[in-house]
Amino acid sequence: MKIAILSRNPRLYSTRRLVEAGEQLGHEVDVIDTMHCYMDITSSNPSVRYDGKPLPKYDAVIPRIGASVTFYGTAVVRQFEMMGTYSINESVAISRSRDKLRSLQLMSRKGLGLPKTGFAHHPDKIGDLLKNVGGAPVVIKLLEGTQGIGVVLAESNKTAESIIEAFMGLKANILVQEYIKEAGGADIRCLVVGGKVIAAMKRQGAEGEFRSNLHRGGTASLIRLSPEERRTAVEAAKVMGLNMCGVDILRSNNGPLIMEVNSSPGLEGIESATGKDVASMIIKHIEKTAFLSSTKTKGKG
Ligand SMILES: Nc1ncnc2c1ncn2[C@@H]1O[C@H](COP(=O)(O)OP(=O)(O)OP(=O)(O)O)[C@@H](O)[C@H]1O
Ligand SMILES: [Mg+2]
Ligand SMILES: [Mg+2]
Repeated sequence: MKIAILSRNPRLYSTRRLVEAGEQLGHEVDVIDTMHCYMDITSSNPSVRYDGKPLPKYDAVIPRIGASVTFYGTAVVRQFEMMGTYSINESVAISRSRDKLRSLQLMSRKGLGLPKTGFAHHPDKIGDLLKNVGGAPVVIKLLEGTQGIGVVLAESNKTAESIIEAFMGLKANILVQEYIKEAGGADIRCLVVGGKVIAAMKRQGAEGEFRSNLHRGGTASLIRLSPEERRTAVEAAKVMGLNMCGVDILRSNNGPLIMEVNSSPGLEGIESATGKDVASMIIKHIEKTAFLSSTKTKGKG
């Protein structure tokens, strides 16, 4: 097969591993810089141009679209879909998962376990917003935050109010969430590919840190999932419409709660924690599905 990886940087671990795995399995793999693609979107014969030439017809694309380039990146993926190219994650599913509020609303609709969550832009009654999610301790999150930055634990309602006021002053959209203390500063990353959890790891925050992000000094280790956790992760991927994703789960007294679903999950942490060749499993999934289903939406989403 001819496979394109849409990535800004061929040196990134995940990109390198996918190239390696693809070539080992006998495929031709190109890394295409998403942001350098350009196209005539009105042409009746859709194509993508790159470096002065039209790109060849690929059998499959693997989008690795960073959060900061979602808007342009999904347009490029959509163009590939219009050409009939299979994308492991379709553009609509990527956009859907990038919008945290939309994701939470969709998962809530399907009755999936979520931490009690409120969202607000400029509430007049902060006290009521807090009461709605059960009061302090609460976790307050900037909607646009990543890698644990902009995620704050407020132990008291007074602290929570001050933080919310500060964020309001910055005109930011915020999430206010019940604090799941029993998770113990850890979360579980489940890698779902083709409707199955193919690898999972536990991420534990550094001593005295409630955020488990590896970027914040957290450490990853192997974990056994309960059948309920497995089901929850698979269901979350299905609701989002993602064939490949990372589902982050908190272990609570009320069962697994979904924190978020990531459409471009990193491979480094999970491959080293589990010792699994996740990259090859992704390529093998593409081998099985690329010709069968082609693209579902053909860029119509
Ligand atoms: N409601 C909560 N209860 C307990 N711990 C939480 C809660 N929300 C977040 N955490 C901890 O904080 C960490 C960071 O939160 P979250 O994943 O929501 O933000 P982020 O990592 O900055 O976002 P992104 O993953 O999109 O980069 C989580 O991995 C988890 O360990
Ligand atoms: Mg997050
Ligand atoms: Mg996170």
